[in-house]
Amino acid sequence: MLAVVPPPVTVRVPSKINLHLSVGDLREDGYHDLTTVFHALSLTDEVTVYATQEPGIEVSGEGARLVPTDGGNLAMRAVRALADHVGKPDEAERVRVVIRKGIPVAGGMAGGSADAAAALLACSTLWGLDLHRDELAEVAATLGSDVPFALYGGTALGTGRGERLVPVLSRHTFHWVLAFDQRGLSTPKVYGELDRLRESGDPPRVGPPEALLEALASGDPRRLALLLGNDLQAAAVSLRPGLRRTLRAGVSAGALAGVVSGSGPTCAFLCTDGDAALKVAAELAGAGVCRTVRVAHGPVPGARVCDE
Ligand SMILES: C[C@](O)(CO)[C@H](O)COP(=O)(O)OP(=O)(O)OC[C@H]1O[C@@H](n2ccc(N)nc2=O)[C@H](O)[C@@H]1O
Ligand SMILES: Nc1ncnc2c1ncn2[C@@H]1O[C@H](COP(=O)(O)OP(=O)(O)OP(=O)(O)O)[C@@H](O)[C@H]1O
Repeated sequence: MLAVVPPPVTVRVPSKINLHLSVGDLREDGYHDLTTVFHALSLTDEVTVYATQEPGIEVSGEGARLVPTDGGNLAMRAVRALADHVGKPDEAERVRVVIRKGIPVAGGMAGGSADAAAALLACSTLWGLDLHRDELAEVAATLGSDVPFALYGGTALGTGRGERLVPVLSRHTFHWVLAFDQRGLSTPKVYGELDRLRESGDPPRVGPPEALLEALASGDPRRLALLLGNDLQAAAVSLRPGLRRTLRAGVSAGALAGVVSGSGPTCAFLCTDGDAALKVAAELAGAGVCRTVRVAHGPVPGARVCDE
């Protein structure tokens, strides 16, 4: 008798920016305690998983040649982690993963984490496991600090190393312009640079997130713009001084404010509305301060199975 092969499953997954990122001291385990406000954006990756006798991974799209296509790929690690979690490690050897990237690689927008979250949901569906998102999030946290948020999306307050999440209700849509840099930045190096800067001086700290959470609830982008803040920005700018120019250029082009996204080097610019974002994007693209410009809005939902 022929075995029934389940149909492939495609999941769309958002990128993130950190509207607020407060970094505490270095912990003994090499991580930093964070208080952060994650915000999921409409710039997405798509991950398809196939049940197959020819396992492997294919990557196309934005920055594809920078993404590992071996067992080190975060999406492939997620497939293995889920198979182990449900006690069927051999299942991971019968999956082909195809990733279409829209999220810049090593851009501070959690692209690899997004692919890992997508792979978890896709395999849970492919294997008919029907696991609750909270259970997937437990597996996600073992793969990286940003992975659980990519499952839930929306806007959320993150604590711990970023994996403990509480949703932040936000009924308003905000409009963003994203400036991708020529090359990525390594997340551990940016955290290391912040530790170095703190040893020798006193880089600015963003403090608690309450005022920003109130601005989010108000839905007023002008209020929100005044409160965007990221403790890693000084470190990213120290490693990539050209980001200062990019941040200035976005505001000169008409954005309300700009902030380095996570560990950078992508810069996110908040705009008054969608039309303003298109204008800012066009002007910024002509300013010669970055590789590529995109517009996006947020918040958007987390990883979702796409209907064919
Ligand atoms: C910069 C952010 O994107 C902000 O959301 C995240 O903190 C990074 O999350 P991520 O890429 O999922 O990071 P992980 O894969 O968990 O960790 C990579 C490295 O980043 C540093 N790291 C990460 C998270 C954290 N709270 N403290 C850290 O110091 C550590 O050196 C760690 O070894
Ligand atoms: N599926 C994947 N997509 C992108 N990068 C991946 C993937 N799997 C592994 N990587 C590796 O992870 C590194 C970090 O890539 P990623 O795009 O996740 O960075 P990031 O967006 O800066 O992460 P974060 O914002 O979570 O700190 C890359 O240099 C790449 O070698």
